[in-house]
Amino acid sequence: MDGETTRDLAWEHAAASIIDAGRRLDRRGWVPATAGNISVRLADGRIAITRSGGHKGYLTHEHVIEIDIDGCAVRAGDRPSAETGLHTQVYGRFPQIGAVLHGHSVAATVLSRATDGDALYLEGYELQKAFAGQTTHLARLRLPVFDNDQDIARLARRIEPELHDCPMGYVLRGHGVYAWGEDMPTALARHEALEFLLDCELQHRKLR
Ligand SMILES: CSCCC(=O)C(=O)COP(=O)(O)O
Ligand SMILES: [Zn+2]
Repeated sequence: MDGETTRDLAWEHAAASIIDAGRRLDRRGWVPATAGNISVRLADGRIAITRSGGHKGYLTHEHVIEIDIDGCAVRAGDRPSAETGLHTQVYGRFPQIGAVLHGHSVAATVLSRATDGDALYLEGYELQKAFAGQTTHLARLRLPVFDNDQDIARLARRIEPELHDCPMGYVLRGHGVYAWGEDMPTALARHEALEFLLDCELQHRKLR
């Protein structure tokens, strides 16, 4: 197999993983309307990301485009996700990261609006152990919350100094979550764990 074919197969595989992830997030109700965006960094450094707009539960290969590490579309005329800068920020900071997910769950949206503070705290849940280094439900985990901003470059600048302290990802207030992992299965698992914890916390607060 020549190098060109290998690269194309790698791209097809990355695009398929993004399409599958979109369907999965949609099944869970985390990408309503045109919300959410999904990206993958390939082994050769190329970055595949969803086009801006469109429903992420109904993606095809046409909806996955290539960007560079600065967030610019490689092909003129392609319009990548409006939040591309938050994906490339993670890739730029963490060389081992291979996939980034963003969704708009009800739990993340509501809980982040219910606090004025810069974090949500999760404590008492066995699933906290889904995150690296966590061994007990008794730990108090801090999930950073950033004020939402339509200016993504400005938002990224505000996140930058805190990014080292986001082991579970982070939440944008009234907007949604960002989660990432070494590969797509890891990113999906972290995102799912985070959403489970947020959903538990929302329901728990309603009962209190
Ligand atoms: C109607 S959702 C508003 C934009 C957004 O927050 C989002 O996640 C989707 O934006 P994209 O440009 O990636 O489609
Ligand atoms: Zn969004």
